[in-house]
Amino acid sequence: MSDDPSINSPVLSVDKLSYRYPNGQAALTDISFDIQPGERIGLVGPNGAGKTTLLLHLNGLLPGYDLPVADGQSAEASYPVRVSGLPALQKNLPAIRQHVGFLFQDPDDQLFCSTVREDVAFGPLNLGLSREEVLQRVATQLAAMGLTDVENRSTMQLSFGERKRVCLAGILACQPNVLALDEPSSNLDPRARRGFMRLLEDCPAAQLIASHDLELILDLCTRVMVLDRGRIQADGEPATIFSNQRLMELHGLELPLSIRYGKR
Ligand SMILES: Nc1ncnc2c1ncn2[C@@H]1O[C@H](COP(=O)(O)OP(=O)(O)OP(=O)(O)O)[C@@H](O)[C@H]1O
Repeated sequence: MSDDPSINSPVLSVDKLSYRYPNGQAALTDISFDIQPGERIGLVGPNGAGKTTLLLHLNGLLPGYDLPVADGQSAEASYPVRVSGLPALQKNLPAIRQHVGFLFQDPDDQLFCSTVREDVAFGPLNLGLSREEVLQRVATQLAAMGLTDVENRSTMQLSFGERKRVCLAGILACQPNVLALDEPSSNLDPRARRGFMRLLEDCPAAQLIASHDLELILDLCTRVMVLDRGRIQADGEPATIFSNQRLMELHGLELPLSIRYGKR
């Protein structure tokens, strides 16, 4: 650990976050955790556990908390989600979204421009960067994702895995320091999945990865949180948590095959 407090301060912190959807459905209860710079954390849990809901809060996609503001405290001081110290209040969202890149589970929720190139350029253009800087970032990401050959194609003419890479290219072109990834490996074939894992491994941003792919979490993450019924039920080292059969069964999770067959 460094003695410089700014180096050790979290890039993202969540403090006692609770959330209920407008129809009254409780989705998150009293969630607290920090993410340190460059840390890669898995988020696992059964269907309906609250994973997507939690990720959506990280860049302010779900405004409105049901936390009471204590007497004498401002909403700002009591805000439960902070990115680099900045509360994720409406007025701060443009700045927050520069810091946090969000990868949706379904690329079609994310892509909307006519060509691959335009989609990758959309985020950097909105950051107000110079044209040269935007062109350079777009070219770098297209090359890194192996998308240069399809840059002028419509995203609708691409495969699912290619569309997912376009989404990641657009996010990384904004150079966020946190990535919120919702099921990054779902619907990818084994080769595309491996390629996607390598891209995440090479990315220096802190990452919160919600996934049912426990092998991916084992390979990529140094920490995992188990979410169930909207609460964090366990938080620790992935191999230790995933070897705990009782805990896993209790929260509707199966032991990863590599652990079951002693390959780790
Ligand atoms: N738009 C919505 N309106 C009302 N309730 C919702 C909405 N979206 C999700 N929920 C509810 O909130 C809870 C958490 O859902 P969420 O999608 O965050 O779970 P999840 O862990 O991501 O699930 P999955 O693994 O199936 O993707 C569930 O009870 C779900 O039914």
